[in-house]
Amino acid sequence: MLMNVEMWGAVWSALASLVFLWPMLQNHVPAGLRHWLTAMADKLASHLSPYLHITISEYGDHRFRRSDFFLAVEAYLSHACARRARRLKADLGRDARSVQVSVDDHQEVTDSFRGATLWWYPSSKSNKSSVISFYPGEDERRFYRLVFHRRHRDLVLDGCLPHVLAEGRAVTVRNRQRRLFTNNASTSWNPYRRGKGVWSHVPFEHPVSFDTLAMDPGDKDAIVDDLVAFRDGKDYYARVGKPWKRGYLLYGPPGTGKSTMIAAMANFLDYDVCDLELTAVKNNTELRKLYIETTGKSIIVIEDIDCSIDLTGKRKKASGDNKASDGGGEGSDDKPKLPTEADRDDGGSKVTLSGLLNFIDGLWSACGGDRIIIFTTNHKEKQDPALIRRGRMVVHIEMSYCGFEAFKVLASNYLGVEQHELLGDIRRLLEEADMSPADVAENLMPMSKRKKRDPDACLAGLVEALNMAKEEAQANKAAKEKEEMKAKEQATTNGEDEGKDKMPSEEYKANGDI
Ligand SMILES: Nc1ncnc2c1ncn2[C@@H]1O[C@H](COP(=O)(O)OP(=O)(O)OP(=O)(O)O)[C@@H](O)[C@H]1O
Ligand SMILES: [Mg+2]
Repeated sequence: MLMNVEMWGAVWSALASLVFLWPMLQNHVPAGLRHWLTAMADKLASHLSPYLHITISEYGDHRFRRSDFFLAVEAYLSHACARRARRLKADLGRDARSVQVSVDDHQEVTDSFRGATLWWYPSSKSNKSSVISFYPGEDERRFYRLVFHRRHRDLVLDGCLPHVLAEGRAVTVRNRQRRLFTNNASTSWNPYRRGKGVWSHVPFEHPVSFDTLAMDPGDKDAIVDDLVAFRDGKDYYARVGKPWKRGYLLYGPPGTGKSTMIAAMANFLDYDVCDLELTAVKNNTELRKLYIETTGKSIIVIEDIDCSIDLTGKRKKASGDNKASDGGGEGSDDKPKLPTEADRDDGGSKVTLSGLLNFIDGLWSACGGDRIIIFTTNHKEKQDPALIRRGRMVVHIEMSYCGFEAFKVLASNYLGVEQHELLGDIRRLLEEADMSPADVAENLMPMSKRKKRDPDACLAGLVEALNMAKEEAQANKAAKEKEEMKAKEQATTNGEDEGKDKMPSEEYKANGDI
């Protein structure tokens, strides 16, 4: 017995010396041996220690998107345990009105679950790999470590962890501040960087609602009904075997409220908005990563899809080549074309049409929760039919020039006017002249202090502007008709001249008949 005590005493003293000297020794120990010693020490500690560890990493094993469980733990700790920690982080919470605290890194937090005591350690590990990283700044991996006594193993695995997940998700929903995301340029991508992914965000604070959106009430109701059916349709989508997502195409002239409609949809559904800048996406793989990184309850927006297509170098080249071969020029009516799969190989740095189609409804598009995808364009007719076909962009919404019903919403929003003697004139003029809701709104919101919110002056100003727009439209129409007439006459004269000049034999030659 005495022998035993003496032996254990010697072991403990050796271990204590090793622990004390280890920081000094490890610089002189070769890396291989060091790793082996560390592994052995861990093994020994796990045999001797009655405590178990569970690690919850930010990027899990797959490292493609942030782990939902990690995010749930983060939210759970900020809610349940933050006040007990000694070092906290603070940020603005929902709608930037309240302050939210969370546990700072390397802070031990004590927690309890059904009588069992647990310890949480938020931590990060720097990646000291000697290999040069593909991602600049790929230096930190965040994780939470949960420590508990081994007798609570079943309680923690079967009770505590599911509880943390459910609580964390509930806290996330409660504290959720809606965000407007935009994708980072691909060069600065680093999914491992702390708190930063492929998207950056700011709080989403657009004040518009469907009440203040000017459009025909019937169309508005139809859109709202559609959105409600989508939002509440989780079971339906599961039953019919379709991913829970929906595509909208908003098209119409500038200033007719396409972007405003997106904001109204986001506010109505309480969803985040991910404004995807297609020109900053390097290739199809990055596009897929962007999709994977979006969370459920998001509206993914690609604005002015025709313009983003023109902006990329290769697309310009591709369409330029087409134009050259077609004999088209700058103003030619050629549809802007996304590069085909074949084009992708020369440099491999652009999004292709098939990549975009996969983004919308490929296999990956079924990952995550409910998502709405919206494209906007000023020229629906120029879009690739595959991109906007009905099954893909299910709802096509035309945002058109301001009609009288839409005007009434604007008059009520901007001036508080429901009745006015000029409304009759305005109704007639809106039928005769094309004016976007943006222009109408501008006339109803004079910036000069003198005229401020004087409904009579504003409405008179609008009548004047509409009259001018009408005259301008008439003048343009007359000029266009004149031009067309002239072109027709010219064509007839040329035809007659050609007929006169050509000898019958020449005509046969030209037709290749001889
Ligand atoms: N239907 C509308 N209801 C209320 N306000 C509108 C509407 N349409 C336009 N506006 C006003 O005009 C401004 C410009 O509208 P918006 O940016 O939504 O137009 P757009 O169709 O997206 O234009 P673009 O094609 O140039 O992107 C908005 O800030 C909003 O104040
Ligand atoms: Mg817009």
